[in-house]
Amino acid sequence: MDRIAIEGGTPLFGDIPISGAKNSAIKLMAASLLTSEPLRLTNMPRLADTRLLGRLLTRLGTQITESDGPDGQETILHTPEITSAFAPYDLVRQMRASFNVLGPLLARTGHAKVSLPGGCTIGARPVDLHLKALEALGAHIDMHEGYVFAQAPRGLKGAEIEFPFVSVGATEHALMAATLAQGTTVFKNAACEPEIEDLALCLNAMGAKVSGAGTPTIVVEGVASLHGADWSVICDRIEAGTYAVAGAMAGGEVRLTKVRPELIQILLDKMVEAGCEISTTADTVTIKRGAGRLKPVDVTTGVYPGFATDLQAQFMALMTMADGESVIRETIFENRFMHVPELGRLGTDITVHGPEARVRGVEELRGAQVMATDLRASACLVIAGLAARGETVVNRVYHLDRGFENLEGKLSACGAKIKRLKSDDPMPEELE
Ligand SMILES: CC(=O)N[C@H]1[C@@H](OP(=O)(O)OP(=O)(O)OC[C@H]2O[C@@H](n3ccc(=O)[nH]c3=O)[C@H](O)[C@@H]2O)O[C@H](CO)[C@@H](O)[C@@H]1O
Ligand SMILES: C=C(OP(=O)(O)O)C(=O)O
Repeated sequence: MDRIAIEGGTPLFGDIPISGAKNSAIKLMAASLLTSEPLRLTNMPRLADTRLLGRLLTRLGTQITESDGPDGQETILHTPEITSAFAPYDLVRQMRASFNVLGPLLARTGHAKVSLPGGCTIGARPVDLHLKALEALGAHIDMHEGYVFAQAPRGLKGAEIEFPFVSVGATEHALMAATLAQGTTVFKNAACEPEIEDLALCLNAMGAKVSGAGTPTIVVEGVASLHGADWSVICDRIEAGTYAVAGAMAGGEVRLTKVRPELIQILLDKMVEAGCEISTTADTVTIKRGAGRLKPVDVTTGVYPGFATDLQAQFMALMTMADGESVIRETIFENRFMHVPELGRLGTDITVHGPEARVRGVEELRGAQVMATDLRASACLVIAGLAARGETVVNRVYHLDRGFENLEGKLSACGAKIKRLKSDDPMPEELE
């Protein structure tokens, strides 16, 4: 398995272009199943997750063409016919969002058999809200041996659906299905994440009638069919936030480009509170650490526009260098502190009690061997490694490859001493 080796202590100077959002791209790819015409997605990140979902879609009948066009990386997804409505375990288990093919398959063909999903093991992550929403839309659902069998032979029907709590995946999933339902669907307590608005706008470009996405109430007037469209994937706010923190930890001056600063406003506010110097334009964010040690800042994760759980590990890494104690509360996933023992190997001082981590800042991090446990935890270890004295080797980086496009390239371009070690490379004595 590949590893990433980092010789820490080098400040970062330069521009980091932000890619299209993984968490939008994969839902948009699933949405392409709703039409027999081509969906052309630009600003597409090339990631392990997009490749894996591509394999699943190909199996369902989608023809996929990838190229570097005038608008950057693009992917055209074309499913003239669904040739199979079966999403097998081996293609769904590795990635949560692949489960979201269920709704589009059902809406287009009236039946589907989809394995229960995998994804980062950051909590139990059931799919009950997804299934209840599809049932409310008229689907008949059975579960056997890890598979969901769904049927709606006479099509889906609009309904009023109030989610008992906010779920990004369930909102997106039911939204896609509702576009082809007969009649009107009203979602209440829907998730408001920017990726949901991106999905809704793309669906509208495909002929759907969705209003209110980005607010807790979404209304969908079902249409008989959708058509092809061109859509540019929204920027990856989690990648942007990760590099913002990396710049602050390593020191120097980093400018994020192709970004929408308002999507990470809460993070930027917290970083300013900690003493970072941040300036923004419409599509850039510039980060400098500021003089002296950082101040401790408390953070509680929440649904959008709250502090993103996907940035919790990275912000914790930043707080390990603060001058004092900060409290980080995780409210979305019950097992999202797996990076804590790994950060401990770098000399940090963190204790966890249930959903709360107390981070007592230290003067210096020391390089060590660490293990990536999930996607964002891996990113937090890399950025901590950039700030640590000596060498850090992050093992099991396949998690990182799920969600960060060209991470080593983007950081090296700013002067970081970082390189990927292939599984059979020897451990480095020292990075040149
Ligand atoms: C691919 C993708 O976009 N992943 C993101 C998505 O995950 P995902 O869509 O899985 O996250 P959800 O918003 O659905 O999960 C929120 C909470 O609801 C629970 N839950 C969810 C669905 C359900 O049917 N039943 C249930 O109990 C989950 O276990 C979790 O505790 O949103 C999360 C919260 O912003 C992000 O951290 C993930 O990066
Ligand atoms: C948790 C994440 O992904 P997934 O939902 O696919 O596991 C993530 O993107 O941080």
